[in-house]
Amino acid sequence: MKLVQVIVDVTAMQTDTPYTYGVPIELQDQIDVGSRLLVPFGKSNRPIQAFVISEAQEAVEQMKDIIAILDNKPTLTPELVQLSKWISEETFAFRISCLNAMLPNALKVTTKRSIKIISDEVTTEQLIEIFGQEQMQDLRPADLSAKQQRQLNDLIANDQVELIYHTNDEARSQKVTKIYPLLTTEKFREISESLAKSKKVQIRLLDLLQNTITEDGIEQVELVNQFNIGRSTINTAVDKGWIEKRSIEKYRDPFSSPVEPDEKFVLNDEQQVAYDDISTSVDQRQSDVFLLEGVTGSGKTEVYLQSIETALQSGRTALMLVPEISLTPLMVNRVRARFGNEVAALHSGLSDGEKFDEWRRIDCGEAKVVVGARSAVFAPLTNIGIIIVDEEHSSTYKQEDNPRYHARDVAIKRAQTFNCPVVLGSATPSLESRARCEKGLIKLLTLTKRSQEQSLPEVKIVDMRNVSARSRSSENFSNQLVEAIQDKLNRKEQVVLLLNRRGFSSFVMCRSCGFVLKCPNCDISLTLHMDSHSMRCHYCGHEEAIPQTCANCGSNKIRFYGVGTEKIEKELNQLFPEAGVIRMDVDTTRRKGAHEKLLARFGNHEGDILLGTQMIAKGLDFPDVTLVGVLNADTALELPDFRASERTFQLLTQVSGRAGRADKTGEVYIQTYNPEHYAIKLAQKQDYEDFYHKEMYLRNLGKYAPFYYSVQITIDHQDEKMAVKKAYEVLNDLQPNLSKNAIVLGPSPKAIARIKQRYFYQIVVKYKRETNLKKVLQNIRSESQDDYRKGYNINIDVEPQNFV
Ligand SMILES: Nc1ncnc2c1ncn2[C@@H]1O[C@H](COP(=O)(O)OP(=O)(O)OP(=O)(O)O)[C@@H](O)[C@H]1O
Ligand SMILES: [Zn+2]
Ligand SMILES: [Zn+2]
Repeated sequence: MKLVQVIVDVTAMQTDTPYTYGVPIELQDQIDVGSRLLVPFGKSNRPIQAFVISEAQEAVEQMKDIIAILDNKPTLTPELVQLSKWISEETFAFRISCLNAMLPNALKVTTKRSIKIISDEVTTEQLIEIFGQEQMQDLRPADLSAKQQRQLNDLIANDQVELIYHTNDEARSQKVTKIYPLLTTEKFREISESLAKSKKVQIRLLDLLQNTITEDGIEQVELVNQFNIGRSTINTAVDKGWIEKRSIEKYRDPFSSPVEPDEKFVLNDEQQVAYDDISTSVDQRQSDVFLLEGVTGSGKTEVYLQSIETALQSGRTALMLVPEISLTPLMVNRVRARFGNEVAALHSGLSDGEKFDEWRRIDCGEAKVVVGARSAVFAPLTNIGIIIVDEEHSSTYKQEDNPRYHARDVAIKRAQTFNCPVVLGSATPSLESRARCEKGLIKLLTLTKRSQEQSLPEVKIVDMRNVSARSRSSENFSNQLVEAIQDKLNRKEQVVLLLNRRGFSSFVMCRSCGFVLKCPNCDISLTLHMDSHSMRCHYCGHEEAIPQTCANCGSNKIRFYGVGTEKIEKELNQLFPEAGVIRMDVDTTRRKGAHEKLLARFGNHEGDILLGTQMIAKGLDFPDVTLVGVLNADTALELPDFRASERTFQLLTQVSGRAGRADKTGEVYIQTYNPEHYAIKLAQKQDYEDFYHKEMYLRNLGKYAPFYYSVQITIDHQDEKMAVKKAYEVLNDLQPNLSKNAIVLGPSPKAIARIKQRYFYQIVVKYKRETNLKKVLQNIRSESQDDYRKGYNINIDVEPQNFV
């Protein structure tokens, strides 16, 4: 490419457009769509990062040349580059934000790199001569001439040097030296026989080369440490041409434990029907979207795995998305048990270095199955044969920051490009997806029975209104639930308890004057955390000491309100002193790998009761769990959000589904103050279809999704008056361009009106079809650049997940 069009790494409106640059002749064959560059930018020509999006046809006036290519091959595939355009248009995000969202952190331009020699053919002195001493340690592509860059790229292409990206955990990223035999076994025997008896070590090495070391080679350290062959002997052998040394990349292994391979199940009738439809679509390369609606424990995962296998058999790759955190390690292990080393995992539990390694394994084609959370939807796979979105209703698939994409939509878009099917799976599908089945846009596949016809657990509702405080066994446990737990403990079965809160206690209030301790920066009360013995703000991270006296009236009658997992754990210890309790919440799972460890302990019966927040609701498949208790079913219902019922139904159904998954029948107790609420009553029946119809009726009445689309515009400023003023200006821009069928709500303060000392106002537009809307929103976004300088932020969120 002689001329390139690039998107520069500046998140601003004026720069959200392609720029044309020239390419020095030495680099013209090294550059392609998706290459990351440094280009001179602005009056000062400071070097900034840029992505090549296409070849440019015509030179522009005062065109500059690029400074450097940052990676020796294009960082993004042409498909991803194209996808970034689509996302930026759909979500009103800057193109550069979309491109950056696709890259692992380790590739951020601030990452330090250095040149490392990996072959005997070059020496440090030679390199210093070419690049200079400093560049060897801290490579700054901007300071290299085009010729130097060309030389560097050639060295990389010839496996003589490599670039090391220094991440925080770089110590664990390594190349290892491996030894490969160069001669036949015969030949080794001949040589061995011809050697003097005194050359003991050489003879032993030759022996190993005949009997132990295969064509796959052996790591040098192993040869040295395990087989006691000295380095000098190894070097002699290299000199004699018996063996060669090669430097092989050893990836950081994000999998802490090995996984036993498993066998696939013979599918039951319903699974078979679903699999047949999906695999036909894989084979015929159709970009169908399926909704696999299967009750909890119906064996959706087995259908996914066999469908993935079909895609792999036809030489293609597979992408599987799972909701963030708790589910990922479990699901990754199930997929690894089936597909072994072909699996790569991408999720927030990995360090930057681990993510980068996994990313490279995918990029070079070594990993063919990718399992990961939301951002894994951008995995640099080519030739995708199937995409699976497990627990498709999960709100974690929507990114809450720019670019505000929904991974489900991105998955469908990528599948169209690759002509492959998407399988959305859930026991409790989102109303949006389920409704699309009715319109024929999605094909509905149902699994109505558990995999081996086990019965669904019996769900009992405990009306907490009638349980007087005195007749309760403890503050948060009804007698019924306590008896049920005791019964399971006696039988050595296991219990899962759900509490939908975090922290020890929600807030602190003064009993004399009613004062509640709030965050100084945000409109929200501080939460007590026993692990750090402090009060913390969940929005801005503000932290202060636990008050002894009231800041308002000086009284010492401070009370802690609300419940948290730590408090429940204490109650459990009092009620069942003999039981082992494993607590899983944000505090106990902060450390890397903590999730996996806690779940493994529960799986090994090192605990009888697993107590956790919503993170334990999905995906757990433990055969000895026969009781599930929901301590407070109502927390989510109280939220002023039209999805409150849906979320509550999903949570209760999902968590109920953890009980009785194997041969023993399960029981569920749901403690609630709203026993008549339809979401709770229908969760008791575990009847998604019934819930769907009821909820659709209400959504239609309330003009909510999926009957109406919605977009939320948020305006924030440090000065509340300014925020309001701007919100009305935006409203005035919007309104004349909307039809009379559109519904505009606001401007109104957001539910949490102040965060980090900024005031938030919102406008919500609900609509069915608005031909001008996209254009108006684009205008609002374009103009927001000037507003930004005046201290405003304006954000557009298409189909917001949390609009309160
Ligand atoms: N065809 C089959 N024959 C026997 N056992 C099966 C079969 N399919 C799945 N199973 C087993 O049934 C159990 C439940 O399956 P799985 O976890 O895949 O269900 P699921 O639908 O994904 O559940 P959930 O939505 O509750 O997470 C698993 O232990 C799985 O190994
Ligand atoms: Zn007080
Ligand atoms: Zn705060």
